[in-house]
Amino acid sequence: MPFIIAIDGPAASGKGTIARALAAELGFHHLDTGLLYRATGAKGGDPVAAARGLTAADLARDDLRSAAAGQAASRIAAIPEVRAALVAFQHCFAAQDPGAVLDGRDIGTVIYPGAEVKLYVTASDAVRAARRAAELGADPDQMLAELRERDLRDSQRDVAPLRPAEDAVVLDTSTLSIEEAVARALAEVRRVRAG
Ligand SMILES: Nc1ncnc2c1ncn2[C@@H]1O[C@H](COP(=O)(O)OP(=O)(O)OP(=O)(O)O)[C@@H](O)[C@H]1O
Ligand SMILES: Nc1ccn([C@@H]2O[C@H](COP(=O)(O)O)[C@@H](O)[C@H]2O)c(=O)n1
Repeated sequence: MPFIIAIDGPAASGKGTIARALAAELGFHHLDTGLLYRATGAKGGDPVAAARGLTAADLARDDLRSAAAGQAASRIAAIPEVRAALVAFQHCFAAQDPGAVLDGRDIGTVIYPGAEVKLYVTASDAVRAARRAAELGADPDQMLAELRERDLRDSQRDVAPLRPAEDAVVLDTSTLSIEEAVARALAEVRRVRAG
């Protein structure tokens, strides 16, 4: 059975950075599930049909990391049929040996409630906005408003809202460097694997 690491958290908290590093260190597969929602939102038209017909080319678009793509993703992510259409892809991906790291909003609560390791990565709003502004070359105040709007929508939707799983380990990266955050996540994985 593949070993599943579920990482959830709000926008720009650093979950993708940690997920990639864990996968590289452990030799696991990594899926940024936000990309599925970003690609679906970016296709336009009927979002349910877009989610059902998602292709590798859709996921390879070079405009998916923008703030606009994040907002579009967050809107279509509230549609139950869109979420349902993306479940099988996530389950198939995670079925690969020796294990997989999936990061998103509902991995530990809905997609893999039985994941061996569950992390909820967070950071203060101001820190997240500053990091995202540096990444995109954007205005921090604008990023702060964008992240807050998206987090509110993600956490208040009826289906698979953003929230920590009851058994998730919360990792606040506000005052941690990338190396420190990855080291804490890796320590949790090693603790679980050691039994
Ligand atoms: N601990 C950290 N210290 C400093 N910068 C960080 C840290 N963690 C992540 N970053 C930087 O913050 C930005 C956002 O990180 P990342 O993309 O991992 O967040 P995310 O939670 O996956 O975001 P999203 O949900 O929008 O995909 C990136 O530029 C990343 O390099
Ligand atoms: N498991 C997930 C992952 C993402 N979303 C939605 O997609 C938006 C973009 O995600 P990023 O991780 O790339 O920022 C996000 O704001 C969510 O609305 C989701 O619902 N479930």
